[in-house]
Amino acid sequence: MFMENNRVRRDERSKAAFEEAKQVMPGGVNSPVRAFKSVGLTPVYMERGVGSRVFDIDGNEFIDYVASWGPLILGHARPEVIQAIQETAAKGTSFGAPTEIETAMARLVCERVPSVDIVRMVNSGTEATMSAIRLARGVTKRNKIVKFEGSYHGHADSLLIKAGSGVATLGLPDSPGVPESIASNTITVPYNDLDSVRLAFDKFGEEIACVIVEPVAGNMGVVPPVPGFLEGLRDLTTTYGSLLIFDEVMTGFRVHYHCAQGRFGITPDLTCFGKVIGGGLPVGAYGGKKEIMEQIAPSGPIYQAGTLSGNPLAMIAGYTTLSLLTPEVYDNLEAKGAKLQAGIEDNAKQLGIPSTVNRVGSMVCPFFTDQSVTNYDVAKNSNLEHFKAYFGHMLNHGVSVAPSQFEGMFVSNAHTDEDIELTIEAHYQALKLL
Ligand SMILES: Cc1ncc(COP(=O)(O)O)c(C=O)c1O
Ligand SMILES: N[C@H](C=O)CCC(=O)O
Repeated sequence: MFMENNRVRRDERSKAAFEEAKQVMPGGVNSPVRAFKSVGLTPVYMERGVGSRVFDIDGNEFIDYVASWGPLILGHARPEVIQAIQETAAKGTSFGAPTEIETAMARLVCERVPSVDIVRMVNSGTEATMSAIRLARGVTKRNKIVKFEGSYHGHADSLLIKAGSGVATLGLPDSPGVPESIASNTITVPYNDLDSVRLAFDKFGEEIACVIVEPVAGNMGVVPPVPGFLEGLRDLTTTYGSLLIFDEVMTGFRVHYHCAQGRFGITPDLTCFGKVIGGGLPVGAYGGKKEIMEQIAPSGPIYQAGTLSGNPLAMIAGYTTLSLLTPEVYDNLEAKGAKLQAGIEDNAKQLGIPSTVNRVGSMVCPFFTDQSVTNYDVAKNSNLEHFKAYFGHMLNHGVSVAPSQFEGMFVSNAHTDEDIELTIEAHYQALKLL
């Protein structure tokens, strides 16, 4: 049990649940960051969520900014989404045969994202990026890829090099199990550093199949692209006949009605999606120019398949979510994100705590440093001990943020002005305790 400023957070049941889980799952979890290892606490076991709030098994209530790591842009258990899932489930959960909802979903994605002529649904962001890389290698007949330090594109072998998110959180070196022969084809360069990308192309240009980039880096905290960076990537890849892949698993339909590429006005060759397009169910997708995408089986020779791909429940959850995401929703997300950013910047200033708050739309990330955070090196040199303490204090003040400095806060359309104000107050109290 914790008590801060007369607030009490119980954690007995979460502790017991975690002990039991550790007996049957590696580290007690099915994905590493949620084990709370780097913040030295017991994970909070959730029971239910509604709108902006989540409730744990000990009876605590939190304003939630994890949003299932981004997908829940409309908040938890949005009634229209739940109803659509229930109605679809009643007719059967999976057929392994085409259904009309897959086409409706694909059409919606193609309409909203002009660079996407056709799209293939998969089951996770990892599958999307892995498949897009295979496609890029297949069409260019080249093996090398360029990725950025501290970026995370899922856990496919060739992308687990100098990765962000949980790999950064746990301070792991490149993962054992990735053969050197695969790792040697991945070139990593600092995010926002066009000169390093240029050098890579000078040296290996004719061998580079693609550059894969998070158009807003969201797995080293939140790091926006500096002006000219994405444009430079577009120019370099075009010059050298490589493909530009935007990994919009996090930013897709999160930072703009037309995704990050719409926000920044850059047209990639391929785009990867996940998170929001699943409406809280497991989905990924990759899409792009027709002539490239048609190289995928069965229209082309590059193989990729999935037993549950295009699953009707996931499709209807995604379709309903995207249908509810009007331009006005993005205006609201922008305003709420800005309000949160201004409030927490002000808190840090008042309390004299070094802080830089990065934000793109509804992705917000406070770093404990007064340096401008433009890449992973700066992010990882922020005060991680402060983050650790701040994280626990936020929980004890009723606010759930991701248990890592290398993840952002996701504002949802369900967050009210009052939620944001309560969050700013909790942040003030948390900073005061540092
Ligand atoms: C930018 C980005 N790409 C890819 C992935 C992998 O997605 P998934 O966890 O659904 O496999 C993630 C998140 O995990 C991500 O944030
Ligand atoms: N940062 C990751 C995805 O965006 C977090 C998801 C996970 O690792 O469980």
